[in-house]
Amino acid sequence: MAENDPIISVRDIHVQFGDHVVLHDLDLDVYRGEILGFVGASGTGKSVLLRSILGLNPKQNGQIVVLGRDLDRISDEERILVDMRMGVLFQHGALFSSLTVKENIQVPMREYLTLPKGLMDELAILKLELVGLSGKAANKYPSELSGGMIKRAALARALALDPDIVFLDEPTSGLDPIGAAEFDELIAKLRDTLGLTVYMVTHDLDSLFTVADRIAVLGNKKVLVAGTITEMLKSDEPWVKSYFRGKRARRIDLPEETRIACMER
Ligand SMILES: Nc1ncnc2c1ncn2[C@@H]1O[C@H](COP(=O)(O)OP(=O)(O)OP(=O)(O)O)[C@@H](O)[C@H]1O
Repeated sequence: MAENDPIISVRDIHVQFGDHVVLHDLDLDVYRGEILGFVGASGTGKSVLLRSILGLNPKQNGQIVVLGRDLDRISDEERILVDMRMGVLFQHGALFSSLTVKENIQVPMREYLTLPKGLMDELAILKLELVGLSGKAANKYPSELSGGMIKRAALARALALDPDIVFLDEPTSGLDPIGAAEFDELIAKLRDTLGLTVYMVTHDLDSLFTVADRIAVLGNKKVLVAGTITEMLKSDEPWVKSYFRGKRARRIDLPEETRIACMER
């Protein structure tokens, strides 16, 4: 795979439930090392697309290529190898409440690898440190953690197998603005240090303005526009316009070049 080939390439995807068509003829590319923010009105199918890429819900048509592999044309063994290179932080953290933080982080390790317990314990602590939690959190249960800590622990679990791509579904929802900004910073830092590709479904305008390299907007069952925040601000798509140039967006402290692009409109 060449350096600038997409790490995820989705073509002509069609997904429907009964006669309810959710995605139709949808195309999307995600490039290695980028943070892609994925937005769209509620119920437009952001989670359905995410789940389709992860192979968690069936599609009726289309092609999904991840890390150069067409997911419909690989063996079960190859599929496992691709799955191991994708980490996921589901909406609401989705930690197992009956397991400690350490055990949660070790779930993917147990599922895919056979490692001695001592090594798994060391790895779990390393992952916790990576996301800014101390080893003290390892033996706590999710109910003993704050919302921000739960998100970080869930991120540590998503990173358990050193993936190339992490999918984050609404990672900052439920966090206060400071917690959300810190989480955004962490995501950007991990992308820079680990060379991760980040696919982030979000409604959080601050995240989109501060950490997303590119943004894709879902509407009318497909990707309406994809581009930088500056391109979003120049878009004349009605939903994009009201989302990125509406009242809420105007409260955000924009970087200089983005503000200039905005003023040019
Ligand atoms: N398994 C399913 N069976 C039937 N319908 C489904 C299923 N999964 C999703 N849908 C429908 O698909 C549509 C898109 O749902 P989805 O959860 O992807 O929206 P979303 O864009 O992620 O919304 P939100 O921003 O509110 O999380 C909704 O109408 C939902 O009811």
